Amino acid sequence: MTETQQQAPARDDPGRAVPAIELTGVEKAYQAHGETVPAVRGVDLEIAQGEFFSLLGPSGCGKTTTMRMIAGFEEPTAGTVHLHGQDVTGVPPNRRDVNMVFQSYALFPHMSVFENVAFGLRRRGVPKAEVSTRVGEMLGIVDLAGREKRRPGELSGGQQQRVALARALVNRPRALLLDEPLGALDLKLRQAMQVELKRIQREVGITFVYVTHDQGEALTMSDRIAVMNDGLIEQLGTPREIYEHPATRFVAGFIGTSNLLGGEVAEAAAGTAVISYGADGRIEVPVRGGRKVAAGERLELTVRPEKIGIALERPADDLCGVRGTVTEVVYLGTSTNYNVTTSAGADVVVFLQNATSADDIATRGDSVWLSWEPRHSYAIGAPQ
Ligand SMILES: Nc1ncnc2c1ncn2[C@@H]1O[C@H](COP(=O)(O)OP(=O)(O)OP(=O)(O)O)[C@@H](O)[C@H]1O
Repeated sequence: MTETQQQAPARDDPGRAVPAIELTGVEKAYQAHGETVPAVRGVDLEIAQGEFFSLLGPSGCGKTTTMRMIAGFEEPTAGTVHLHGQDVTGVPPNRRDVNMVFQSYALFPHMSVFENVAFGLRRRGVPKAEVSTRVGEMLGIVDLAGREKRRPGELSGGQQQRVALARALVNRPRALLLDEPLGALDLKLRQAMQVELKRIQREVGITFVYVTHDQGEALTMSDRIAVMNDGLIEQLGTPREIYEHPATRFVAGFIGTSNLLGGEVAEAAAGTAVISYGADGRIEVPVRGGRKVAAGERLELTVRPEKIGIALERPADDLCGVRGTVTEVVYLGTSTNYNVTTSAGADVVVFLQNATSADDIATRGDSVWLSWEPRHSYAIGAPQ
C-alpha cells in the first residue's frame, strides 16, 4: 500500500459512507497437485457506490481470483468481504447482489436479443408488462433498440457484448463485475466499447469492478485503479495519480513507458532529499511514504518520456538536465521517439509531438541535452 491509498474511516465511524465493496485482509491460496499456490496474499480495498473501479495487472497477479471472491465463486482463505456493509464471506453467489460479465458472452444462441435480456426477469416472475418496459429501456441504453428480434449469431462481437451487458444490468444488481469483457474484440471495436462502457456505467449509476491486464483500457475508463502484482496491490489511485506518480518500480514500468535514471542521495531532510544524477545534475524531490533516506543511498528517478525536451544547448538552470547521445530516432507521424544514452547510465526514451517542426531536432550520434521540469521526476526506491 502507498500513501495514495485513502485512509478509510473506521467501520464503526457513523459519518462514514458505506462502501459498495470492502475487502479486508483478503487472502486466497489454492491447493493444486499437493502444492499451495498463493494467488492473493493480503488485499485491503474499498470501492465506493457508483465507482468504476479496475483491477489491473499482468497475467497471474490475482485479479480474477480477487473478483471471484467478490462474486462468491471463491471463498477467501483469510479475511472478509463486505457488500454494502454486510459481511458476505461464505454467502453463495446467487445470494449476493452482484452480477458478473465474462469475456465469453454465454448468450443463448437460439433466443432473440429480447429473450436473452428478459431471461432473468422472467425466471424471477417479473410481470410481463414490466419485463417489456425494462428490457426495452436497457436495450436503449446499450444502443440496441430495433435489434430485439435478432439472434446473437446475427450480431457483431461488440453488439453481442452489449447484449450480455444488458442482460446483466436489467436485473439492477448493486454491482457489476466484468472480467476482461472486451478481450475477444479487435482493437478498434475495443476502444469504441471502452467509451460506450463508461457512458453506460454513468447512465445506470451502478458500481463497476473491471478486471483487465490492459493499462490503456484501465486508464480510459476507471475512476480508480488498483495495480496488482504477485497477489498484492502495489498502488491504488486515480488514473492520473498512478500514471503521474508511480509509487514503485513495478508500477512505473507497467503503466506506460517510464525512464529510470540512477541517482544518489546527496542531502536528506525530513520529507525531501537532494538527489545527484548524471555528471552534475541535482534535484530536490519529495520522499514519499514516510520513508527515511540517508546521504549516499542509491535511488532511481523516474520521468515520463513526454515530459522531456531535447535540445543541442544546455537547458536553463531551473530545469533538470542530463547530457546524452542519440542512439535512435523513430518518426511516428504524430510524434518522434528518440532513444538517448545518458551520463545517468540509462537509455532514456523521449516522445516529442510533431506539433510544429517538420525536421528532427537531432539525428543518430548527436550529442544532446535532455531537460524536464523538476516536478516531473520522482524518486522511487533503491535499485539493486
Ligand atoms: N483453480 C486454481 N487452482 C490452482 N491455482 C489457481 C487456480 N486459479 C488460479 N490459480 C493461480 O493463482 C494465481 C492467480 O490467478 P488469477 O487467475 O487470479 O490471475 P489473473 O491476474 O486474473 O491472471 P489472468 O490475467 O491470466 O487471468 C495464478 O498463479 C494462477 O495460476
